[in-house]
Amino acid sequence: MLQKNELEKRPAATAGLLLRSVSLRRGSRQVLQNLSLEMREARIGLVGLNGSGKSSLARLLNGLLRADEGEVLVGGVDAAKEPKLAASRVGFLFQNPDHQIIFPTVGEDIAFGLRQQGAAKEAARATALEILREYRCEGWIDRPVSELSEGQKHLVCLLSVLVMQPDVLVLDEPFSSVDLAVRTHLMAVLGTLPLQVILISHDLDVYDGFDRLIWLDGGGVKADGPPATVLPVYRKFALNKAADLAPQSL
Ligand SMILES: Nc1ncnc2c1ncn2[C@@H]1O[C@H](COP(=O)(O)OP(=O)(O)OP(=O)(O)O)[C@@H](O)[C@H]1O
Repeated sequence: MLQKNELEKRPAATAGLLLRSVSLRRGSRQVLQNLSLEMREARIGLVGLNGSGKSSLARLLNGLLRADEGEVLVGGVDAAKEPKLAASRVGFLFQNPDHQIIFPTVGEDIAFGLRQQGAAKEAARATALEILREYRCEGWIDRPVSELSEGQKHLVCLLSVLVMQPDVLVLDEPFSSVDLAVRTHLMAVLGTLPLQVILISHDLDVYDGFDRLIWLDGGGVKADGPPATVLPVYRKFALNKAADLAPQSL
């Protein structure tokens, strides 16, 4: 749950993400169809049943996927025309930290992106140490990642992304394998970030305090508005679907 002092750190306005008439096919499936969205709010959630297109949309935003038709603009930068610049503005947090962490120690992993951008080894390490200190984890700099708990690994992934100073952070089911205490802590950390956050989660409690919730269904927008408006309708829809599934089709 976001606290008042955390909410105050949010950006009042963001450069924003814009989708104009976007269509996307994956394999034989039309995943997104003529989708237009303007996303400028500081905290936006994406919800929808399995296969509704949430991850595909997230991957369009960070350049892992390209639209077949239409335009994706990240802070005004066209993802098709300037893919590297657009992608550099979007940090992406995966569900499984083991898919994101590459290096054996925390410091090396956090410094990796900076090194890729051309920072010297010592400068990158100093910046990694700085962000670890900011989150009161400076003692982790030389710790082997393999010795960290799942929650600690998630925090390292988050710091590895934040150290690159993106304008937008996209999180696709980031905390599904962590316990309630760790999830609450990580959500509090997210609440303090002075950047735009786009969060995909099947745990609907995490959207408390969010500015906007977009419900995707069949690759289009089924509802879009404040969580207090969208969530009750989405919950009812999902529960009706559950009734349709039980018991023979499970
Ligand atoms: N690599 C792929 N190749 C072909 N089709 C894919 C691929 N990945 C996803 N799809 C299809 O795209 C559609 C949307 O999938 P997507 O992963 O975006 O949905 P989602 O809403 O994130 O689902 P979930 O909640 O299960 O993660 C689904 O029909 C899925 O089968």
